[in-house]
Amino acid sequence: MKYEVVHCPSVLIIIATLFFHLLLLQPSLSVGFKIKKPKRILVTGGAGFVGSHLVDRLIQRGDSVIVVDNFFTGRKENVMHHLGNPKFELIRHDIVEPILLEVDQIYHLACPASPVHYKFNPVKTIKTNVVGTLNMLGLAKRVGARFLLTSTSEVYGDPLQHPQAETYWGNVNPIGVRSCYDEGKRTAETLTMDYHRSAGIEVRIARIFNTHGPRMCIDDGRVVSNFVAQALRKEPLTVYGDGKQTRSFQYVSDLVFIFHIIYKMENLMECWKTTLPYTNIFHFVSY
Ligand SMILES: O=c1ccn([C@@H]2O[C@H](COP(=O)(O)OP(=O)(O)O[C@H]3OC[C@@H](O)[C@H](O)[C@H]3O)[C@@H](O)[C@H]2O)c(=O)[nH]1
Repeated sequence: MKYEVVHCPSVLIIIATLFFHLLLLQPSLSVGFKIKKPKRILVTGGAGFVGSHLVDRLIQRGDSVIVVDNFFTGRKENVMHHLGNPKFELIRHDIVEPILLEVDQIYHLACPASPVHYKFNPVKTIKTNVVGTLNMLGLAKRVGARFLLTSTSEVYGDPLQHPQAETYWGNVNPIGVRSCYDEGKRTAETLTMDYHRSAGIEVRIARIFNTHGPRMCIDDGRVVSNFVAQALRKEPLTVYGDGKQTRSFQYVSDLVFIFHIIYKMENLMECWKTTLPYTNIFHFVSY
């Protein structure tokens, strides 16, 4: 049998190549540095107020982002600064219709969140939450992507427990004017957990509380933007009801940071609140 003599430099190259492959397969073996593969991430509702801040963070991290938005409440201007970036794609699409994309991760945010907007077309709101979420879960199943559903504090309805623990099931009126959103998000949570249990999809659920920050529309209708707009116009602040109703407020960048933590967490708890301490609306006015 004939043996070939392997020259020393070739041996080094083979060893280096094997070591490199080992690192790719076992990133935990790498000492002092990590080889991180950039991810392809779908953000539904990524041109919206919260979605666009999430997109900024993902792009900054070096990932590729595909935004799917129907521009009902989202605006192109919110993501304009990423146009031309090869790692960014913007698709005008309504998630009520299925869409086929190759992605590694899905952040599902598409749905109007302000009471003024979600009550504008309540049937469309519930359809977005049910059919839209179903379509996105189907996509997650097909491509094997981890799926984060952005839910809402409104799943607790008119809560009888303060503050609400994640284990509290809520007190929701199924026939009220807010139920298109409350019940829509509750069904979206149900679908998410059923896909997890029956199809093994990795899921995370974030229950978002009242959020404010840059890119919020002046006509958003939520209390923070209303009060800011009224204060700028030197108008009196309109407090609905007796002002004793409580809310937990959070800044949008804090929320996006929490998304990141929830998405990364390895131990699956069913859902997370993204909240801070509560204040009542009268107290809030006095700030
Ligand atoms: O001008 C206003 C607006 C609102 N309010 C009151 O302020 C409180 C907060 O109302 P907002 O319209 O900001 O919205 P909500 O807190 O009810 O829901 C909001 O935050 C939670 C999210 O999950 C929801 O998606 C979002 O719409 C309510 O009690 C409302 O009656 C006023 O007193 N004046």
